[in-house]
Amino acid sequence: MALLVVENLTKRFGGLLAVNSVSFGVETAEILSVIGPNGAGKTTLFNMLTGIYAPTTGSASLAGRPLVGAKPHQIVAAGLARTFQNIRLFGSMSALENVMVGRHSRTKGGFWTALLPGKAGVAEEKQIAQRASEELDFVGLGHCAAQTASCLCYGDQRRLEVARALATDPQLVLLDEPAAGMNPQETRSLIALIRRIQKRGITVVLIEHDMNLVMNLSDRVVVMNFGQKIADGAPAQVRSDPQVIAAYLGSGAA
Ligand SMILES: Nc1ncnc2c1ncn2[C@@H]1O[C@H](COP(=O)(O)OP(=O)(O)OP(=O)(O)O)[C@@H](O)[C@H]1O
Repeated sequence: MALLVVENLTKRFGGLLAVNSVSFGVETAEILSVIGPNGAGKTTLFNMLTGIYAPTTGSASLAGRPLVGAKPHQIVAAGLARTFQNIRLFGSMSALENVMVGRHSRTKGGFWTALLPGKAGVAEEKQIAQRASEELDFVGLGHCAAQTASCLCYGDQRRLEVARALATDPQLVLLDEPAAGMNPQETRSLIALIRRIQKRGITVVLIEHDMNLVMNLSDRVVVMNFGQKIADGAPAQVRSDPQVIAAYLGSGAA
C-alpha cells in the first residue's frame, strides 16, 4: 500500500467545491508535485491533510493511520510535517530556537521541557538543541543558528521552515510553494536540498508554480483544476497532456 493514501477527498465552502473527490497515492521516498492554476484547490488539499480543514467527505491515511479527524499535533506525531505558502516562523526567536520548537513535538516534555526542573529537563533540552543544530546544518543554515529568524533573507527563512519540519522526524513533508520568491540560484540549491531529503528516505509532496523545478525534480505530478484532479503521471507525460495544456492556457498561467 502507498505511504499516503488520499481517497475521494472533498471540501465544499458554501456553494464552491474547492476540492472535488480527489484521490491519489504517494509511495515512500517519492517526490510528488501537485500543480494547477491559482484557485485550483491545492492549498485546501494540504489543509485537509494537516488537520486545518475537516473534509466535507473522503479520507486520507499515512502508513495506514487515518489523518481525517486527527488534530494537527496528532498528524505531526503520525509523521507528517509541512511548511506554509506564507512563511510562519517565530520572527523574534533565533533560527536554532525555531527548529527546537519543531523538535519539542517529538520529546517527552514537549514545549515545556525547558521549564522542567532537574537534570532530566536539562539533558533533554540539550539533545533537542543538538538535533536542531544538525537540521540547521542539513539545510545549510548552521552558521545562522543564533540569528533572529526575521533577520534572515527570504530564501533562508524558507529553508529554516524546512529544517523545523525535518526536526519533527517526518515520514512525509508537505512543502507549500517552497520556491516562491526565490532567485534562480536559491531555487537550484532548494532542488538539491529536496533531493537530499528524499535520500534520507523521507517522502516529499510539494505544491509549486515554478515549472522548471517541478519538471526537474518530481518523480510524479498530480494536476488539479477547479478542484478536480485532471492528470497524474510522470512529468513528461503530464506536460504533454492536452487537458493540462488547456487548463494552463485557459488561465493565462502558461
Ligand atoms: N476558507 C475558505 N473559505 C472560502 N473559500 C475558500 C477558503 N479557502 C479557499 N477557498 C477557495 O477555494 C478555492 C481553492 O483555493 P486554494 O487556496 O486551495 O487554491 P490553490 O490551488 O492553492 O491556489 P493558489 O495557487 O493561488 O494558492 C478558491 O476558489 C478559494 O477562493
